[in-house]
Amino acid sequence: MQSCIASAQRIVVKVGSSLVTNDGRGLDHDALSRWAGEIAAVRRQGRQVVLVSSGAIAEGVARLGWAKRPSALHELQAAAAVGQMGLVEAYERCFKAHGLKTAQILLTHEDLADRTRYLNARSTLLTLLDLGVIPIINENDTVSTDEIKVGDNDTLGALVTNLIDADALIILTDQRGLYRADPRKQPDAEFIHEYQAGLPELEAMAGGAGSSVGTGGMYTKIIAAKRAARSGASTVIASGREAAVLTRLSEGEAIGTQLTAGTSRMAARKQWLADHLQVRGKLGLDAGAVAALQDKGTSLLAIGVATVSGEFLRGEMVCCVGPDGREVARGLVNYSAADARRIVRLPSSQIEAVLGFVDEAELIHRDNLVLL
Ligand SMILES: Nc1ncnc2c1ncn2[C@@H]1O[C@H](COP(=O)(O)OP(=O)(O)O)[C@@H](O)[C@H]1O
Ligand SMILES: N[C@@H](CCC(=O)OP(=O)(O)O)C(=O)O
Repeated sequence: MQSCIASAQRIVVKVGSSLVTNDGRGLDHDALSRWAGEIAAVRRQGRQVVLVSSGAIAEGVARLGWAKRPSALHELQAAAAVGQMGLVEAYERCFKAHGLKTAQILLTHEDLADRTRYLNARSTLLTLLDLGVIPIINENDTVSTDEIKVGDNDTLGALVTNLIDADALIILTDQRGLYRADPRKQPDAEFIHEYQAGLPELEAMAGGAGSSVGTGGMYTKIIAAKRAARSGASTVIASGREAAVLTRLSEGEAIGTQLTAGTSRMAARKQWLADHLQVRGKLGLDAGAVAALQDKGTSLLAIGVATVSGEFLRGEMVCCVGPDGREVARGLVNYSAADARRIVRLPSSQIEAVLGFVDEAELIHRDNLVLL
């Protein structure tokens, strides 16, 4: 079996607290610099990598000199604020050694649930990737209360995978991968090399909570793989302590457990767009725009749109009809109905002069567009 990472162009790598902080003893600088070096090599191949790193709370606890992880929310949040400083400072230094810039992104559940903020987070991340920057993501623990928390970074990694349409999610942890039972309790448990993501029996294999340092355990990794598969991404769970783990995976070596997505990325995205969103408005396209969408697979530009009907906000779903009134596509629109009405028929270069700002050059980006 060849690892799915071999052909992945856009990869999300998630590293857990126990790895990042050496089981709570403080940041493992050697490990961080090893992963940074491997990620830099993957980048040099023209591939894009986003890092989701846990460890803020564990590192904060270590920096504050506390004997154990507190249970009070305000103390956890204080520890996260202290520890996050150490995390990003260490990552910046490690990536700088390979000539790479880093960016800190702290997300909350709301950033991914709200359509407008979802699109903003998406375009910021894609812009950073285009600029060759390595985004370092964590949950914004200091403002995330229990009710609005993503809760664990396995889930956050999967949400980011969905958000940026990544091809694959790599979850690095302190075990070789998934066993049929928790190897801490059953040392002879059978190792799983490959399985289809989302199958219910996987959930039974993963025990409950993880280590005293991390939060998720194997269960959240299994659920993360199921979620990642919804946008067509496969997940690999592997040990971050395995020598050259990222390099070897990117060369196709089958290490760890691969949880393979059943559907392709494009099919999954189309299904998601088709299933989940209500159509809020309609764009009337000219014949040239219809041809560009259908024949060349381009994004929809304002210049090819003649009419706008309905009331919609940025990030909502609109349908696109041709001059004969037939629906040709659906997609998430980058401008509200009011703004769209002011920029239709105009070249993208004039959007700023008319609106005073530019959200995106396209009215609908091709990644957010489904042809019918
Ligand atoms: N079926 C299983 N296979 C492997 N590990 C399991 C399984 N069930 C539970 N675990 C536990 O999950 C732990 C990893 O989760 P966690 O401590 O949250 O790591 P991380 O900080 O990397 O997210 C392992 O150390 C292991 O004890
Ligand atoms: N945002 C938290 C991460 C919590 C978490 O999910 O940890 P883990 O299960 O080790 O990946 C932190 O940085 O401490």
